[in-house]
Amino acid sequence: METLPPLQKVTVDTFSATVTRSHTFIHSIAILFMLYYRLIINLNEIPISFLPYWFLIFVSELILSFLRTLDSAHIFSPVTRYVYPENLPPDDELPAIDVFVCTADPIKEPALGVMNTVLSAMAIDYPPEKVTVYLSDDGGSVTTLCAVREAWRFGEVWIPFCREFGVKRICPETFFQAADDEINGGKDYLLERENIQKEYEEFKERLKKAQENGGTKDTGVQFGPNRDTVIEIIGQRSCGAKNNGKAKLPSLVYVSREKNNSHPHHFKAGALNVLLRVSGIVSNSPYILMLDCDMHSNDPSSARQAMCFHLDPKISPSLAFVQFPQRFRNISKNDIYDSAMRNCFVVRWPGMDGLIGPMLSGTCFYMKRKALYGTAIHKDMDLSELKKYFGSSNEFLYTVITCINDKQNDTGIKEFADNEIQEARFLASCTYEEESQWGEEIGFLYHSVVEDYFTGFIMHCKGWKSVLCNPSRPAFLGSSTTNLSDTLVQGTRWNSGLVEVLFSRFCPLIYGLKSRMPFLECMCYAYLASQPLYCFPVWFLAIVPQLCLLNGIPIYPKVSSPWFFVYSFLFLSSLSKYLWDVVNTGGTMRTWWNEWRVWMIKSITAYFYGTLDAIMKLYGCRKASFLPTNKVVDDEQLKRYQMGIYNFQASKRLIVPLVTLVILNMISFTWGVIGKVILEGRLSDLFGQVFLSFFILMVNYPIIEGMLLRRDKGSIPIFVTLLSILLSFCLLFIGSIFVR
Ligand SMILES: O=c1ccn([C@@H]2O[C@H](COP(=O)(O)OP(=O)(O)O[C@H]3O[C@H](CO)[C@@H](O)[C@H](O)[C@H]3O)[C@@H](O)[C@H]2O)c(=O)[nH]1
Ligand SMILES: [Mn+2]
Repeated sequence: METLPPLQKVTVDTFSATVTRSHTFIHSIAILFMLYYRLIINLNEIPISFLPYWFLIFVSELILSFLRTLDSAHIFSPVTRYVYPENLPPDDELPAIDVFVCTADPIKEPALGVMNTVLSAMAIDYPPEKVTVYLSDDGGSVTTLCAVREAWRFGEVWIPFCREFGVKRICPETFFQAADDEINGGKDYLLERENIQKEYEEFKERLKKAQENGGTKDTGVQFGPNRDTVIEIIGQRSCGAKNNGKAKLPSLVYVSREKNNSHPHHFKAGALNVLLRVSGIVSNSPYILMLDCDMHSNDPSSARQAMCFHLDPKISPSLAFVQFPQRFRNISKNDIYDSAMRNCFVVRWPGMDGLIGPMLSGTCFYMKRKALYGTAIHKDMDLSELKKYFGSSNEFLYTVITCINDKQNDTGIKEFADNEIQEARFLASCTYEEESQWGEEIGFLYHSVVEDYFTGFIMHCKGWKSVLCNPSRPAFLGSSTTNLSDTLVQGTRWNSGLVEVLFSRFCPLIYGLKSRMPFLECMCYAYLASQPLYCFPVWFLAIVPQLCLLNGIPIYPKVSSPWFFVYSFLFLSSLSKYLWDVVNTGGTMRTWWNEWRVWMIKSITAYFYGTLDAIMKLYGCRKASFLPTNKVVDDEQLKRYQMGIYNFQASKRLIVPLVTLVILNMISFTWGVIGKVILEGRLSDLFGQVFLSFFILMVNYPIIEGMLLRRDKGSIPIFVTLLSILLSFCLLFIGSIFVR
């Protein structure tokens, strides 16, 4: 039998795997010793009055050990993958792709950025008749509708230009801003480039005008908080044959679903499900590329790279999605807020790729449509059975049947008749999902605000797999948060969603194991869901040992005791393994140090408030919400981020806890050294606590600086400092009562 040339290859990084496994083994033994010390030896030594403190310390150590153990599962067998797009079948045999772009808020997500994403998606290197781009506008904004029409007009020149000259930076804004074009084009090219740049400037001008006028008058549609569906086929490839029909354009469809205050709309997951249905009857492509509005395509070949996995018969039957790591265009060298989420995309995802695959990450993935249609569906179900799952539109049900029978839809979008638009509007209405399984079993799931994490988790539970495609040239580039406030607000939402999953019947360790998900993969999912729990040990360890130090109560073993060695080993082992992970994946000492700080800051704020929010939702005191992350850049704040200077302009509820804890540690460290170590000579039994305070202060030095040494707009305001001093004295007072 003739063997086909390979489409993809995978290699295991045995060295990293061996290091992680050996480290986990040794570290776990040390953890057992530590728990033995705390539970057996220490508990017998301490006076009864000290029990509450002992308990908090014990809980902290338990949670830290638990999370540390779960975390190690990520890199038990990291892999690297290679793709060979040159071995793909010819263009006319490639499957069609629908691209989903979501936007929700015309103010926080400026139209120019969104349109750049749309244009970059339209310019991917793929047969244009096989690509349909859908823009979901949850903001229901006339400006966005006008903007997308303008984008189509500009696309008519931009896309042929990209095709003709093999442009790689297919997002116009980045193309025109870049210092070099990556193209050796000669005179023709330069001339054309100049023309296109002019057109781009005009396009921007028209967007600006549309924004000022709140859209133009000729849109013919009404928008408002309670509004009807608006669906418009902005352009079809047939009419995009400018340039003597040389370069055709993908189709472009605008969808703003019906919204009504009396119906939940389920945020992004709801928007994506509407797109799934509408695209079902419009193009019904078997694969879907999902993009957030701020995540543009940066490499035209991403679709072909993804197809190397989806079309490889060895892995494709069980492959649900190909995830590309999220990379960002606005990350500074120092990245003080860890905006790149390096640990996730650079360390953990490649690690999970060696298990059954990385988690779904909301954007930058090529998904098999069938995987979103659930596993309860099978080929010989009749229409009435399908209706229970997919709702009552027969027309849509036929497309589901086509999809689950693997019949490809290569004809793409046809001329659209009025009644079909009517049907699409029905599919996008608020009530369509009633009495169906949308959001429960079908499509993107509504159970949690982190719809990506949860949907991917359930897919993996059902036996689907995923792969990470991690080419050296970033396939997509997004914008990440570049100030403390946005980072923490976003983090609070994520962590609230994660805790929602943790405290539900879908708790990854239980539900995953019940579904026979491989244990290591389960551990990874459980780690992320439990990550917000870091707030407990970090809060406790930033307060309790310090209060005890001030009152002369030892918490850690004496320096001369052999148990002291266990604690020092655990501390150094955690620090150095993390350093190894960072350096091994291209980071520096500084990255490593920053990430410790970000971890502490997030534990005290985002993880804490996220957990609180989820608990309140659990008891019905709070409704789910999804505030889109701000994508408007504040120049001054951006400048500080780029210079590596923290910007503490954020709400008091985020900053005050941080400053309070730092002040408490300053007091305990100073008094510990002077009062306890120097005057009372108790270095040996209090060393652990003095050192802990010292470590916390070192890591959080920028907060001290922001409080004492800086007087710019981004520094910590005086009243925040005063309030924090007051609060830390309250803590001291409470501490002294309990200890007596
Ligand atoms: O009601 C909504 C809210 C948001 N969005 C869109 O969802 C996307 C992501 O929202 P964003 O505010 O940028 O959230 P982030 O926290 O930055 O997004 C991360 O986290 C989300 C889960 O919380 C994932 O869905 C995203 O893919 C992931 O990038 C954006 O395109 C929004 O326009 C909607 O379409 N409808
Ligand atoms: Mn985002």
